[in-house]
Amino acid sequence: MSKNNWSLQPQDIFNRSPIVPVMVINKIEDAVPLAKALVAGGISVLEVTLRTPCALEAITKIAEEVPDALVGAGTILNEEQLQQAVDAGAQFVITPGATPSLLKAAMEGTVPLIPGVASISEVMTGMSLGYTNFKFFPAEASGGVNALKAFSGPLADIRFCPTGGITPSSYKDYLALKNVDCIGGSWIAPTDAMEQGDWSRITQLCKEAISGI
Ligand SMILES: O=C(O)C(=O)C[C@H](O)[C@H](O)COP(=O)(O)O
Repeated sequence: MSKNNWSLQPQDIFNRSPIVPVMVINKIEDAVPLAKALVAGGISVLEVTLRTPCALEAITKIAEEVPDALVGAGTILNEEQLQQAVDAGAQFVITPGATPSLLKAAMEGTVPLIPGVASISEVMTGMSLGYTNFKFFPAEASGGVNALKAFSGPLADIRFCPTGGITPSSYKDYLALKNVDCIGGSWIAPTDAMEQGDWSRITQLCKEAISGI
């Protein structure tokens, strides 16, 4: 396995929280209260998607003000965004898919990348560069639980964080798989709760989800 100089290893991220909230932050004022609500509910690995103008600033604020959280950047599509996320203080980076140049750039950097994959060939490309931990995206649309079961035969040592289309009624089926340590989902940080500033509802959703595992 190739050596990396990452500040933490993806497996430590995978082991730290069985549920990774996929966060879409529209208002910068929401970033810290949302992160605190998730941590209070027992979820401390956070993926902030770079889908909104304030996402990078949200990562910086969470990294500075919520030390109990491990905050990463999602929706990274190219090397420029990778650099922006790292500069903003992202402690890890997640992508929906991968290009060889992005995989190489991240492998040479200091912040761990969890590449998105939807097929065995994509996993093999990542493996050839030293990657062992992947986001399976979009999980439901790409074959869901059955696909991951099939992956575990030829890809015995590879770990997955399925994300995309996972719901409160399906997450446990994914977590029961032997090649899955954690799952990603947006349901745990719903936009309407955020808009209402209903942080206690978000904390409650986390507690219910964790206690159901
Ligand atoms: O933005 C990204 O980088 C993504 O990969 C997309 C998110 O992971 C999915 O949107 C998950 O969202 P749900 O299916 O609502 O749980």
